Amino acid sequence: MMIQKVTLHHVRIPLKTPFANRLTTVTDRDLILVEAEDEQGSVGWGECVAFSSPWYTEETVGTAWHVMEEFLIPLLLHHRLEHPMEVPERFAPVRRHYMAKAALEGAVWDIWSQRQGISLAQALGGTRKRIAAGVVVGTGSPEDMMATIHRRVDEGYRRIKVKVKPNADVDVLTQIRKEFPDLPLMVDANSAYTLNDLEHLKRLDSFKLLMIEQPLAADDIVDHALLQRELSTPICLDESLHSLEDVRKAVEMGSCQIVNVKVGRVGGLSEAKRIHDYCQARNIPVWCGGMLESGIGRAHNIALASLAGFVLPGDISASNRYWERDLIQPEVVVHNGMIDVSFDRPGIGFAVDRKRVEEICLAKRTFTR
Ligand SMILES: O=C(O)CCC(=O)c1ccccc1C(=O)O
Ligand SMILES: [Mg+2]
Repeated sequence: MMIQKVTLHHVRIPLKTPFANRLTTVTDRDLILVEAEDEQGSVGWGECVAFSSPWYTEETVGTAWHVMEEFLIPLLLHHRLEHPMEVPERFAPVRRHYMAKAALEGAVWDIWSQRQGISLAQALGGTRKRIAAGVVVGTGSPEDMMATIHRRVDEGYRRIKVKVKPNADVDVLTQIRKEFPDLPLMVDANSAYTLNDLEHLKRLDSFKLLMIEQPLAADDIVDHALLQRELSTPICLDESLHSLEDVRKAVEMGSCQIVNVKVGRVGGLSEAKRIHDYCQARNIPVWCGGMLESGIGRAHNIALASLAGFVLPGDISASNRYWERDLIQPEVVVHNGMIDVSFDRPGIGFAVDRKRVEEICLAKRTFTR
């Protein structure tokens, strides 16, 4: 397989309702879509999940476009590849820039699975025919958060994650447990706490949480190990993990008991699969994180979450959770709390709605050499 053409589409999609967390509020989702073509004319799609500002990690739409254009696309074009797992080696001369790398690698995985005549899920080694859907409730007033949780439970979601921060945690959790004593529930702090909050964090142990995601600093695995020894609730790391090596070190130190796998944060599906394999062999539960993806990124996430080690519901929700109209057909739907994995069609298994992509496109550029 040889990639001969890459087109980047910078698109902006309005969210149905703003997504708020402690660091930012996203009202319009800027994304870079990657459309790659091989020497046989097969077309594959990837999605760069960087945001327009660097609140989650240091990458942005601007840095990702720059690094893809100047460095990554030239490394990819006109090089023979036997398998998408070779892409990380080709990108090795570029440090970090995980989301930029993941977007290009995702398009290569799509093309490669099409050429094999198999679904992306099968190409990755997935076996689950359907996956459990989970949903995230952003920060807001306790009343708004409760109303949203009621709605999501009625929609059938199997697990609810709420964003928390100091002074916006215990009260809302108390209310949730009053109304939903047995709901599979977890919290995500996006690094809102420090070890100075230790006594406060211990109070979260009483809410029967599945886990607490990234309570401490975004680059930390040392303090998380200290914290985990003091909590009975499992810690799950998100921002701290960018590679299998990061995961190995965190596991060996006891910094987390559960791993959030985000394709963009770890540099692509190949690394995500390696992390899955490592954790599966050690009975460490993993789940697939979300980045407010369009249907294209969502399709990649669904394929990944079909791997057997993804034993917990991820942040994978229906297209209509965020979008009035998605970029793929058919849209992703949740039935009885589950999402079907596409095994019958080659590649990502969804058609990209090119007309819609054109409508919301802010900038587009094609690279051939
Ligand atoms: O519903 C989703 O796509 C996930 C929402 C979410 O929690 C999130 C969204 C954007 C960036 C980081 C995170 C996170 O998991 O921390
Ligand atoms: Mg998170």
